[in-house]
Amino acid sequence: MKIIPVTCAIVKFDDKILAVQRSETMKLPLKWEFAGGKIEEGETEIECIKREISEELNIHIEIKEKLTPVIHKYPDFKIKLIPFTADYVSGELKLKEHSDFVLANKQELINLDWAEADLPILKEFIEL
Ligand SMILES: Nc1nc2c([nH]c(=O)n2[C@H]2C[C@H](O)[C@@H](COP(=O)(O)OP(=O)(O)OP(=O)(O)O)O2)c(=O)[nH]1
Repeated sequence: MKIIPVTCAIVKFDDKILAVQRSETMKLPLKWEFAGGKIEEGETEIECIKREISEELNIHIEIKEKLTPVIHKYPDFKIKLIPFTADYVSGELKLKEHSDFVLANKQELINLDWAEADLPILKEFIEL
């Protein structure tokens, strides 16, 4: 099965972390994730995550650190999820695709119903 490369960002606003909820009409409906998306042809990982965050959330971020990528197989597709930590820089947060968001501390993040591929990333981040 083809592996789809996807970037995502753990974006920090002051001392809170942004998580977003997929809409009912997206794949993995209503699951929580870190905003991001598929890498396009000719794009670097960093270009991808900055573009996705701008398109999905209308904000600009500064990338801090790359965490460990996760390869995860869902029943009908397989992704390589490439996580970055980042700081919020500017712009008014507006959800363009997602149905909801939270700004949460680490404990609150653990209680969300995450997309499965995110679980190892969440664990690594919590332990940082
Ligand atoms: N952006 C993002 N995607 C994630 C995460 N965890 C996870 O399993 N995914 C999956 C969901 C999607 O199937 C894929 C990313 O695709 P995407 O965000 O560009 O968009 P999508 O599913 O709306 O696109 P499409 O397949 O419907 O065209 O990776 C995550 O933390 N962030």
